[in-house]
Amino acid sequence: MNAESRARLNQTPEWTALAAHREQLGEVRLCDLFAADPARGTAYTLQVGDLHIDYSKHLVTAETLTLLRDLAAATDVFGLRDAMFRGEKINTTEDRAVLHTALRAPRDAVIMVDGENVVPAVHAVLDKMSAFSERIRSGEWTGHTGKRIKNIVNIGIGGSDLGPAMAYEALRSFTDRDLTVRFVSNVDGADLHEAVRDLDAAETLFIIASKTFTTIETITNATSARDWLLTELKAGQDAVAQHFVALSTNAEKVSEFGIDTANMFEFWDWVGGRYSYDSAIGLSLMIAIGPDRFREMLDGFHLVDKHFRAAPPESNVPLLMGLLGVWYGNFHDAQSHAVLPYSHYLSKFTAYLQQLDMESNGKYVDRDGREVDWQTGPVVWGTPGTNGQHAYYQLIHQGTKLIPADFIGFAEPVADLAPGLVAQHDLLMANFFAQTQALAFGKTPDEVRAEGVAEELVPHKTFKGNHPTTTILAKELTPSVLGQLIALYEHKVFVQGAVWNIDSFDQWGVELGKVLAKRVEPALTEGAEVPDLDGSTTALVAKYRDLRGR
Ligand SMILES: O=P(O)(O)OC[C@H]1O[C@](O)(CO)[C@@H](O)[C@@H]1O
Repeated sequence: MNAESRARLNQTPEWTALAAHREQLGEVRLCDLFAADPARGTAYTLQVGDLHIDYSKHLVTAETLTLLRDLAAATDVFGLRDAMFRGEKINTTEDRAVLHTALRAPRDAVIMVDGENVVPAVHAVLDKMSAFSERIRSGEWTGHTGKRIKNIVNIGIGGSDLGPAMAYEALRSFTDRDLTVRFVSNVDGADLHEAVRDLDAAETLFIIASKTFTTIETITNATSARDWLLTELKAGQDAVAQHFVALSTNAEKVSEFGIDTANMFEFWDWVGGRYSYDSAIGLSLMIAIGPDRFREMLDGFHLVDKHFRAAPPESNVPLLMGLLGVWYGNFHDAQSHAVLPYSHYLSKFTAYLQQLDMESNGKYVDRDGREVDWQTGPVVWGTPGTNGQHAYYQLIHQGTKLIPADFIGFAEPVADLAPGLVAQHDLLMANFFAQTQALAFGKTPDEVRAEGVAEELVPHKTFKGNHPTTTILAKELTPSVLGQLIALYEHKVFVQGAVWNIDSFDQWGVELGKVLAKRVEPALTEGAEVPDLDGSTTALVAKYRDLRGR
């Protein structure tokens, strides 16, 4: 459909119907919805793979859901989904296919891009990664001095860092505990300094992860890491080959840096950075958990891909999660979305989702090049649940903002906890369930009074409730379950981008800052004149130089 024939989203009958429905529902109360339908707690649930999804605590009725699905149909979400899976170039501003789903497709799948089946190449790289991982894990691959590799340092940023770093934490109990795995992303030299200061260079492998191999932070850190290694080993350039490998789409730049392209693990321009940790970008993770676990994770991704592709709208979980976000963002003025995992292992999960969601859907221009007049991607935030309870939950419970939230929890703790620590799991999960209950149903003034609270404190101790949450519950956090969770969020983001008619797969908004940093740097170091620098930045640069004694 071209720009002229495509109606503006907020002028479609489906949008108007939702706006009217929102008006008519008014201040719908969750307690009333549950009172009217005692089976709601089981009826408003879905299952995908190992994930149980409870969406009963949402400010929706059956009619709301129908109207939201009508909007999805009107915006052809499933048409765009099919085009994505077929390998069409739906990333129009970069003229690229969007095929992270091919990264987890089975060996015998056929997915064509520009007349070529990409699946054999995906599996060839996976096989190469597996062989390399096994050589590291077994000690067969040694460093320049002949010592076994015991430390892995991944250097990358954005999608070349957040995914593997998040997944390494998430699957820590499945990792080889004899390996030290660290992630360096910040161009602040302190990051690399802290990562290597207690490492033996002779036992350290650097994985330079960069899709473009031009990202200034990564190349700067990689260059410093190379200097550190050669100084520590008192070795020449030939030591690099045993201690540096690259993950990239850019063989030329990898070779320019001095890494043998035989030690490069390839991926392709149809894998977006924030959708890439199940590609070669996951090498550090694969070394840590082993190729078999990595493939289990890919199977988890694939399971949800199949669900997204085949499940009807009524039971399609990514569709539902995406549409609920549309409901709050566009019809309740919610500005943010909290993701609150009740698992210490998911400590980096929300940070990972921030890039996935906000870099994908933080756009004010639609696919037709016109400014949108509707809200697009929310601010995504959150940290592991119990810690958040003692920090910002106050605002979720009694603040003035509507903050829809996802609660993610597991029935069983993973792996090797001592019995006493296993017992703590019920307390963790009691908090998990209690919080969504408190958020939904609150506490009335009468309930507060019945506890004998002094009248002047009653308003302070009242909880209005009615805060919507989705509960995602699984038996345990395995590699497969992690893959399922990530694919779920990838497709949720896709659904929202499709409804809002934005290109979820480019990221032009990060470019300007990069260009300006390059222009400003000579002013800091050499005091160079920067033409057209604004008054504030000029004064700040002068202050900086003064503080540095320049
Ligand atoms: O892998 P690269 O090319 O170094 O890029 C790193 C990150 O930079 C970005 O392009 C944004 O700055 C992300 O999309 C990407 O994940």
